Parts: sequence; structure tokens; C-alpha cells
Amino acid sequence: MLLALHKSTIVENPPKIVITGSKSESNRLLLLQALYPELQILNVSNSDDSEVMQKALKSTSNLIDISHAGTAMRFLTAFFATQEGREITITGSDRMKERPIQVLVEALNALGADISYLETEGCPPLKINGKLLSKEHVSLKANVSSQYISALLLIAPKLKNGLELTLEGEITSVPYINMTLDLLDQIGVKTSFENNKINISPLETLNAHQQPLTVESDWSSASYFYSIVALSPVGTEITLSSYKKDSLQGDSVLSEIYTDFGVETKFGENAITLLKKAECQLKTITCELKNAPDIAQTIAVTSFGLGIGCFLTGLHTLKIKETDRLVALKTELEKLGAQVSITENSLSLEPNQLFSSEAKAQSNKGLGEVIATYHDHRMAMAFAPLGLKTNLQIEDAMVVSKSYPTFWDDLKTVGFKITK
Ligand SMILES: O=C(O)C1=C[C@@H](OP(=O)(O)O)[C@@H](O)[C@H](O)C1
Ligand SMILES: C=C(OP(=O)(O)O)C(=O)O
Repeated sequence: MLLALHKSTIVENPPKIVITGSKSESNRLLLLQALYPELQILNVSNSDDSEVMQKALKSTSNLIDISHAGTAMRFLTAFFATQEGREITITGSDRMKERPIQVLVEALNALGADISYLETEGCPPLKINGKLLSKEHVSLKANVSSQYISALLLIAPKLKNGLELTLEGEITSVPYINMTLDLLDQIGVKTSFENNKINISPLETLNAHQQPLTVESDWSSASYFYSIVALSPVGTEITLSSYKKDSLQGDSVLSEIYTDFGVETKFGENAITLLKKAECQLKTITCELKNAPDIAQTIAVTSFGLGIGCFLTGLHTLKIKETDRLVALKTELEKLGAQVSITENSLSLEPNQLFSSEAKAQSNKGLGEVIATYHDHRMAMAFAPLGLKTNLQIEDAMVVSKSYPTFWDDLKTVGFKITK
């Protein structure tokens, strides 16, 4: 569906926006719940990726299709590898069949699993013959995706002797590994992470006093509201729930990064209020995003809308996500008049005057450019805040349901004018 965003402003005192649970926390806890059925989870994400995960874990079929969900693909591969006697084919979207999984498959097979490729070597679909994994030490490359590491950590407490992982090379997306370890810790699993070694002790059953675990709302989803406030006049405020200061999600670094864009975060009871406190004073913003790759698109588009430059590094994982996000960003920003250059792991955007007061009159003619989304929810959501600066259209707009199904309704609530 093509949606038209007509140049909008944020309403005064918009109602609080309730954002669904983090899909990363949800998918980890859903997997743990499959291993420890007594575990209770509150505020599970309503994202497609978490629904796919729930469905797959309940399914008795021997064909599992996880569509676009990277975490579901990686976590379920590890899970089914340990389900003795089950023979599973796990597949996904066309893009999923291009997303690498070899590092995880090799690690699982080294632990005693029986996993083979059905089409392209190194990618899904996979054939998994569930087995009792016999080994407890394994090494794997840590610079491709942290999801492989989290997948192994999640099944580790159910292995007879637990697991010792040795991480090779530079470790990427570390906060996601720490999130996995923290959640394991919260269900009573003993873990340690020192230098490049992670140890997980076995845990047969949960303690009888285990409390239900509550998923915090999704910080990556909050990034689009940070962008909206950054692109709004000084004094604009939006409140989001349910968030806390000590988040497990690495993307909570947004509250620091966006101070450079003039946005202050006020932490209240279970909520954050984003306030545009001052005009952004920077000419160019520089950010290292190895630990928070999912907010790169948001930051690039905020910078573009503010007319400032940005230099984003640590982006080597962007090429293997829902699309090649570096190429997609360059293509779509350039459609709007930006000058962008990319390397294998960085993006650089030149400052611009496109939305300055003189240019403003020009930016409102017709329905505006059509932004392509490449089956990537974050392309749609990252570009949407530009609706505060110009008319624009978003192609295949329902792609947002991968992580944030009510995104467009929430945008309307804060004042966006959106039509089909
Ligand atoms: O473990 C997770 O929940 C995730 C880890 C990150 O992937 P990489 O480790 O592949 O960068 C992130 O981009 C993804 O959206 C979710
Ligand atoms: C990369 C993402 O998800 P996944 O890898 O789980 O498909 C994302 O949500 O930005």
C-alpha cells in the first residue's frame, strides 16, 4: 500500500503513545519459555517477528516459515537443533534466503547438531535433524551477527554441561549479547562474559519463585519519535511508554545521541517524554553505531531533515539486514536531493539547505517523492518523520508490521496527515 504523508506539524500536548514490547526481548523470552514452560512473560511484542516466533514454537508441522524475522531464524535454528527426534525444514522470505547463517550452523554442528543447507550453501532454508548436543565448547566468528551468539546462549542452559563460547575477532552488536545474558540471569542461569569467553551453566528447571518477566517497550521503535521531535519546533513534546532508564536494549543510547539534535529525554514513571529543547547547533554529527545498528537509518534521516551532515560508522552489519540498508539509504536520500557516500561500513551525508526557509515553498508541491522501502520496516519508519518537512509518499507502507504494526496510527495521533 502506498501512503501519502502531507506536510504536517505535531499537535500540542499529543496523547501518550504506548509502544509495543521490544521484539528482541520478546523473541528471547519466547524461546526461553519453550525451554522452561513455567516462565510467564508480560507485554510481549505484537510485531510480526514475535508472532512468527510464537507460531513456530507452537507448530507441530515439520515445515517452519519465519518470513523476514532474522532473530526467529537464528534462535529457532538453535532450538530445533536440540529437539531430539524432530526433523524440521526451516525457511523464510526470499531475502531471508540470502541472509547468512553459516557461522551459527557450523557452531551448532561442531556441538553435535545435524543441520544441512537445502538451497544455497551458508543460507536458509535449512534441514534440521534434532539431536542431543554432546559437546560443550565451541568457537565462532563474532563480527558478522550477534544473533548467532544469542541463539547459542539461549539453548545453552538446557545442554547437559552448559556451554563455553569463544568469540573470535571483533564482537559486533554487544548490547544484544548482554541483553541475552541479562535475561538468562533473570531466570536463574549463571553466566559470565569475560574478554572473549562466555560461560553458561546448565539449569534444568526454573525456581518455584520465578517472577513473571515484563518486556520493556521497543527502543528502536522510539527512535522514530526522537526523529519527529528533533524535526519539530523548539517546545514540542511527545511522551512514550513503557520505558525505563536502565534498559536492556542498546538502542536506548538514543537518549544520549539525540541531545546533539536538541532533544532532551525526561524519564518518568514507566515513560519517557521527549522535548525539543533547543535548535541543533551541529554542522555534522558523528556516531559510531556498531552497538546500535538499527538506529542508523533514523539518525541519517534526522540529519538530512535538519540540513546537517552526518558521518556514521560501525555499519558493517547493515548490508545483511532486511535489505542492504546502506545502498537503500543512499538511493532514497539522493531521490530527495541529498549527497551521500557509503563504504562497506560507513555512511556520510553532506549538509544541505533543502528545507531552509527559502526552499520551503518548493517542498510542498504535489504529493512528493515516492520512497521505496525494500521490504524493510525501518526504511518506511525512518523516512516518515520527513513528513514534517515536505510532502512524501511511502511505498509498501505496511512493511512496518515487522516490528511496529500500529506505527501509522500512532503517527496520526501525534498530528501526521496521512492518506492512502
Ligand atoms: O539479537 C537481536 O535481537 C538483534 C540483533 C541485531 O542484529 P545483529 O547482531 O545481526 O547486528 C539487530 O540488528 C537486530 O534487529 C536484533
Ligand atoms: C535487523 C533487524 O531485524 P532481524 O535481523 O531480526 O530481521 C531489525 O529489526 O532492524
